[in-house]
Amino acid sequence: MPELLTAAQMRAREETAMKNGAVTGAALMERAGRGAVEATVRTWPDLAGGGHHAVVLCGPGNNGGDGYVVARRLADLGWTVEVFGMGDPQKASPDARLMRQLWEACGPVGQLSDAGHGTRPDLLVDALFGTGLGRAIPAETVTAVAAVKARSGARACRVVALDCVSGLDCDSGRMLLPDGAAPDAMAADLTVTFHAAKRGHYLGQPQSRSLEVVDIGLDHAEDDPRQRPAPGLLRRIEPGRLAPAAWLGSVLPVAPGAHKYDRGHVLVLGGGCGKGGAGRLAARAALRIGAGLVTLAVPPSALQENAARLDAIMLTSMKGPEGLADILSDSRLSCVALGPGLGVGEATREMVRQVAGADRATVLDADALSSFSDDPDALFGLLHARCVLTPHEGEFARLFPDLAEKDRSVSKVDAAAEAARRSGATVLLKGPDTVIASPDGAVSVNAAFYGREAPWLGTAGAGDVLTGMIAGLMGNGRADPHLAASAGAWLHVEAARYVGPGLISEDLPDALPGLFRSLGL
Ligand SMILES: NC(=O)C1=CN([C@@H]2O[C@H](COP(=O)(O)OP(=O)(O)OC[C@H]3O[C@@H](n4cnc5c(N)ncnc54)[C@H](OP(=O)(O)O)[C@@H]3O)[C@@H](O)[C@H]2O)[C@H](O)CC1
Ligand SMILES: [K+]
Repeated sequence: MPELLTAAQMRAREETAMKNGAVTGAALMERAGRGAVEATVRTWPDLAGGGHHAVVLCGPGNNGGDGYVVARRLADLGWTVEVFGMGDPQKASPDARLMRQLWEACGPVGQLSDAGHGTRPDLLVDALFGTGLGRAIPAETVTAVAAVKARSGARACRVVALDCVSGLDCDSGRMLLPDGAAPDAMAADLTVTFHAAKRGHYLGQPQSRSLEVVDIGLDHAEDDPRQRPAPGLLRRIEPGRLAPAAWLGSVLPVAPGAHKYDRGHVLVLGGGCGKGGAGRLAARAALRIGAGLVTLAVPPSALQENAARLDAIMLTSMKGPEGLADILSDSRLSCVALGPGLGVGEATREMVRQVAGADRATVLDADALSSFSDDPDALFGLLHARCVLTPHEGEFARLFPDLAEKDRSVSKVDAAAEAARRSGATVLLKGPDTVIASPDGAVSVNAAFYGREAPWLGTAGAGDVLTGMIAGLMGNGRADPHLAASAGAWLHVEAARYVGPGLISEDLPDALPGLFRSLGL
């Protein structure tokens, strides 16, 4: 399911189910533990059956309760299981106390400080902290995990984290570690989370190689990527239950029988002599993703070099801001993309003023954003609901210095949401976890995690291509900016994964036809 929950939203789901008598906390815990064992064996089939060795580290709360369930179930399968706990059992919840007692019928609970003795196990289970983490985890927990991994023996100690890697702030994705701990001190091979993934699983740096969501019998909210996400719920951008073609078919401008003008006419403003590559990349991406027509407007001095490089993309001379007004008077233009390669300064600010004032679908990137570093409010005063900003963290910090990553006291999702509210535009804040936020509170994330990594996107021009893809998706002027930006971000990563290592930005637009075929379009 593509909904990503906060810790509070998860607790509310559990409490609602328990309050209306649908299930008890103990039953939820038992289902969680059972699901975790099943997911572990699915991930590592060689651990099926008995005769294996596990160490389970249990925390003071209900995450620890899950751990006791896992320990008992592994012992029932014939595993050798060692359990080490922390905290005063009398302070634990009744459910966690019950599960600890059921485990104690199978074996003892040792002190965390003793976890380093013995041979290295096949499996280390991190049941220390889950969604209830309130502050940096104690150093003793980091030490215990390291001690188990450091045990002597030839076995590869695989690590499974219950609900989340301990230390993960499930709302922001930040790791709350004690001073001096390595950022990956608690990293796992597999995280098994319950009912739904949490926001923190898809923000920041992924803390485990893979993530499995196991069902514990709670109701799921329906989510349709063809509709805007419900306010307050963070959507993970993916086809979900829909076939990719059903989802993308609703957002791509290419409809059966559509005339090229129905598919939109995108105008891309390009840079001057020798600075035309960014604009051409954006223009090609807009045409490839489905715009009916694309025109590249460049200064007279750059006409020749662009003409030599363009065929289906039309070219027009733009004599500075004055010339732009004349071009914008063409009502057939349905979307304008500007920023890449334009240069930072007053000329670019004037072009942004003219484009935004024309009240069309608009995508602003790079220099169109950085040109307002001295006066972000001057930019915000120009924007409207059909504008999409596509900053990377550096450009974002120039427009929203109080929300910059280095000083961010809120999550990346909340920072983007505040930026969208403040600017009145949809904000796509780039990164391996690209967050899209709209002024009405809709928020989505496209995370290239857990097997969707696309490190090759760290190449010159990849952002220009994304700008063009989003402009092409908004090309017909009717598209919802949030849904267009979401689909653009998702396709951008998929195109990069389709091309793979050796990718340069020129490959991305031309990968789209093959990618669309592979998606059944
Ligand atoms: N609710 C249910 O029925 C189910 C929950 N599941 C599992 O439960 C956890 C959430 O459990 P919860 O008890 O809310 O929280 P945690 O187990 O994550 O830990 C909270 C306890 O740990 C203490 N704590 C918090 N931070 C620290 C810290 N940095 N150092 C030491 N101790 C800490 C906290 O005590 P306080 O001091 O903060 O009062 C709590 O005692 C969820 O993740 C699931 O794994 C089941 O899966 C489903 C049913
Ligand atoms: K955990």
